[in-house]
This record gives sequence, structure tokens and C-alpha cells, in this order.
Amino acid sequence: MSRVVLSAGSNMGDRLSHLQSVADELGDRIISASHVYATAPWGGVEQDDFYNVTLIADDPGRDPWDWLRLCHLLEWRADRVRDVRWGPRSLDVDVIACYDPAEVRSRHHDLELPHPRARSRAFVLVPWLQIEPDATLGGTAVRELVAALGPAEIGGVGSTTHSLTLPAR
Ligand SMILES: Nc1ncnc2c1ncn2[C@@H]1O[C@H](COP(=O)(O)OP(=O)(O)OP(=O)(O)O)[C@@H](O)[C@H]1O
Ligand SMILES: Nc1nc2c(c(=O)[nH]1)N=C(CO)CN2
Repeated sequence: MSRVVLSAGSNMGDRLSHLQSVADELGDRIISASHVYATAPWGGVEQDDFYNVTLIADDPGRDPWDWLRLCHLLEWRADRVRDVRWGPRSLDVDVIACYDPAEVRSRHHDLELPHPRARSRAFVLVPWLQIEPDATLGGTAVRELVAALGPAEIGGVGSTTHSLTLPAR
């Protein structure tokens, strides 16, 4: 069993279809997907607003490195260009946490788990809380992590705008 929490974001091109491409690839491996939230850019770079979604998926045959490779494949397909750190992007897909069934820890530079900046990103945590109210990240309840964020961060996560189309169950 390998359960993963993925965060996807886009602020270039057709933002919704970039996020939809993640759901299309995951297909029936998706356990749940948050709504799509319009979010203010995090990280200090002046740029357009993002659309963000958090997804939980399960695939017994995939380990955390397989999930990372899948994220990179999806970014590559969306013609993602890596230039400005935390800058504009067609598609960014991050591995937030993996459970096997206990939460996997990794300090490898190419795969840090849990994702080291997720705990301060409302655009990851607020959608996650929507689909998994009892979630924990690195041993702390996601609900508590959200409560510890400042009003500016929380306020940056706007209304839900759309929902992804998921395979029929
Ligand atoms: N949990 C993780 N999820 C995704 N990438 C990770 C993770 N841990 C380490 N990385 C590495 O981070 C590198 C940079 O990833 P990326 O370009 O998506 O960063 P970013 O989105 O600009 O910033 P951030 O890492 O803060 O989200 C990648 O080479 C990837 O291997
Ligand atoms: N709101 C928001 N801000 C960001 C995002 C993102 O997905 N959403 N991704 C970033 C690169 O990791 C940098 N800043």
C-alpha cells in the first residue's frame, strides 16, 4: 500500500486543464480530490494568482520515488520551465506526504518527506483539510498547522472556483 498526498498548482496558460491533467493521469487511483481553489502567490514573487488542488491517491505498486517521477512527468508534459524559484509555472506537482502505511520520512535532497515547506503553505493545507479533516503531517494535525498560519496566508486562499472531473466509481 502506498498512499500519497499530492499538491498541484498552476498560474500559466489554461490553469484548470493543467490541473485536470493530473486527475486524468491518476484516474481511479484517486481516493479524493479537493475543490480547485484560487490562491494568491506564495513566496514573494510578483505573479498571477494560482489555481491549487490537493489530491490523495493510492497505488500499491508505487513507492515515493515513483510518485516523484510521476510528478515530474506531469510537469514535463505541461511544458513546465524551471527558471525563477517560486515563480510562474504551467504546472507544479509536489509530493506532500507518503504513507506506507506509516508516514514515510526522507531527507534526500531530491525527495524530502514530508515536503519541508508544506506546513507553511495554506494553498496545500486548506484544500487538504477539506478532503481529510483528520489528516496529520509530520506527526502534527493539519488542522493545527492551519490554525497556526497567519490571517494573510489563510486569506490568500480564496473561494473554490471549480472541481476536477474524476472517473466514475
Ligand atoms: N516532496 C517533494 N516533492 C516534490 N519535489 C521535491 C520534493 N522533495 C524534494 N524535491 C525536489 O525539489 C526540486 C525542485 O522542485 P520544484 O521545481 O517543483 O520546486 P518548487 O516548486 O520551485 O519549490 P518548492 O520545492 O518549494 O515547492 C526537484 O528537483 C525535486 O526533486
Ligand atoms: N498560491 C501559490 N503560490 C505558489 C505556488 C502554488 O502552487 N500556489 N507554488 C509555488 C512553487 O512551489 C510558489 N508559490
